[in-house]
Amino acid sequence: MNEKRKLRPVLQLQNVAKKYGDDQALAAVSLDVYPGEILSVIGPNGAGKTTLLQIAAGYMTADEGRVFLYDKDRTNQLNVLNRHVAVVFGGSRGFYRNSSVLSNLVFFATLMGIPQKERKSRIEKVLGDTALLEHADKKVSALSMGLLQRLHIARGLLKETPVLLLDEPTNGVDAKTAVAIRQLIKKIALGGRAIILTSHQLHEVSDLADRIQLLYQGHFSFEGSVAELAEASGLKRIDRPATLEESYLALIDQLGG
Ligand SMILES: Nc1ncnc2c1ncn2[C@@H]1O[C@H](COP(=O)(O)OP(=O)(O)OP(=O)(O)O)[C@@H](O)[C@H]1O
Repeated sequence: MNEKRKLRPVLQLQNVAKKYGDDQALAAVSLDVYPGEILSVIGPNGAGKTTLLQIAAGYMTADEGRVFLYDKDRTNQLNVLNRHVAVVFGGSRGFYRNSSVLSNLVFFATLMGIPQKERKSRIEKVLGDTALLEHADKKVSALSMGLLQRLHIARGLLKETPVLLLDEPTNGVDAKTAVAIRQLIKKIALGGRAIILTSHQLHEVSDLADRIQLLYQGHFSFEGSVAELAEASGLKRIDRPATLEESYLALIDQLGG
């Protein structure tokens, strides 16, 4: 057993289902994540990953199922989920583009209700953790994609939540920046936060994830380590171990997609 899983789970989803009209985005999915653990949810476009993150973060309610924080049922307490679970969606929107990095963080810290006496130190800490200190005075509109992704993560860290959800954290960034962001994610997990990561970059998942759950058409079709996924895929290579991408593609193929 993974050592981290001997602790108490921070966040648990039990049999969560969600429909958009007639479209069953999630059907009875369950997961749990532990302090310091990086759980990666992978799956094809439209599998339901973002929907799952939104429910876990209290951005929307599930139609069915329960959401627990430290064993307490918080299914209908979206504000409690929101206080304990930060979500980082990334992308080019979501900040005041004509304001500086620092002003944006001050604004969001205020919005999050971080007490004024703590704001400065928290902002300095997240700027340091995300290597943004030297860019604090830059306008958001002047940031490269890599710096913008780091700003998204910095905002996600501000609330100091025990759970951090990362949706495609290296989407659109260059290789060097992606490596730096992955190092940062490892550091965050080492600090004790539970992380749920979604990514289509399977080499990244391979590098980061303690455990993988494969979401396919709203169902979890696999849970385990990279090696276990290779085993489940039945893919055999004689020259070297199969990469996660190879095993994933073989498994998806068997699932029909
Ligand atoms: N707001 C919405 N209204 C209607 N349907 C939606 C909405 N959001 C998602 N869906 C549908 O729900 C399903 C799951 O979508 P979701 O975005 O959760 O998948 P995903 O795994 O995150 O996909 P991707 O990898 O492309 O980001 C898809 O069929 C999608 O079209």
